[in-house]
Amino acid sequence: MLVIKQLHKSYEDKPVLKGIDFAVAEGEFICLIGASGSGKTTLFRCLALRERWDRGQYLYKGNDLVKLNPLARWWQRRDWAYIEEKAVLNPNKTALQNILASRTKYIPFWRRLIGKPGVDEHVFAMDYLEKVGLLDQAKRKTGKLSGGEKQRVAIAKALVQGAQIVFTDEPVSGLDPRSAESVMSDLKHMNEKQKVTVFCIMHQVDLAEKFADRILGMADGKIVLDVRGRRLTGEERRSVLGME
Ligand SMILES: Nc1ncnc2c1ncn2[C@@H]1O[C@H](COP(=O)(O)OP(=O)(O)OP(=O)(O)O)[C@@H](O)[C@H]1O
Repeated sequence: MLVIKQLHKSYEDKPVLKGIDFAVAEGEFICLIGASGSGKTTLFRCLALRERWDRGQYLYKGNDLVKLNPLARWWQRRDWAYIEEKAVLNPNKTALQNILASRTKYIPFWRRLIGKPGVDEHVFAMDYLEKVGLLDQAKRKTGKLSGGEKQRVAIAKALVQGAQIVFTDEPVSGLDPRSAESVMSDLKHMNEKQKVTVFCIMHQVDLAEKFADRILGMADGKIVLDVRGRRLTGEERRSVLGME
């Protein structure tokens, strides 16, 4: 579904991505691990078309996305969701309102004009809040939710948006083990039930091993590890994280 060939990216003449190659099948759950500064976020931002590519080929469903004009790129990005480490939500709106806000492309113009989304949209959004176990928090302002709950609202948002690919940058950073498991389970559920392709930057190798179909390891701007369906060896952990 997605093929990356020789992706290069520099910031102020400093090479950060140094020739990245890999292919992804639809519906894969991929965790990207690597030491701080190895280029993980930059790679994600390039894959989500939030950064300009210096060089490379980006084939998605037969098109080279690097060659698209800005309008076509924007159109493409509408089908993808990018969840940042601190999920971007409106803290003064409830979880439900945040989710409805991401449904604008599906809500008729006149309903948007009068600010009333319609009963079906309401039920639909509540359905997704239930899927991530947050039905009881639907009417709370997201500014008052915990870090894990915010992540789960962001996941529900990605789902109702109809995202086909979700990029999530350290979704469990700073969470206690139980909340981290809930967030990862929600991502896995979305991946398995809705066939959404998930890319996830992780620092916790154990969680990556538990939830991902595939683990990519980055070191110094390159993919140095590509492992499927098994735990990493001590040597592999050391090669990307430089410890143990
Ligand atoms: N906008 C930018 N301008 C200049 N340099 C940048 C920019 N963004 C990232 N870098 C540099 O690129 C390198 C890779 O950064 P990146 O954030 O991709 O690493 P990372 O692996 O995600 O790190 P971490 O795990 O600490 O988040 C770092 O040296 C960083 O300083």
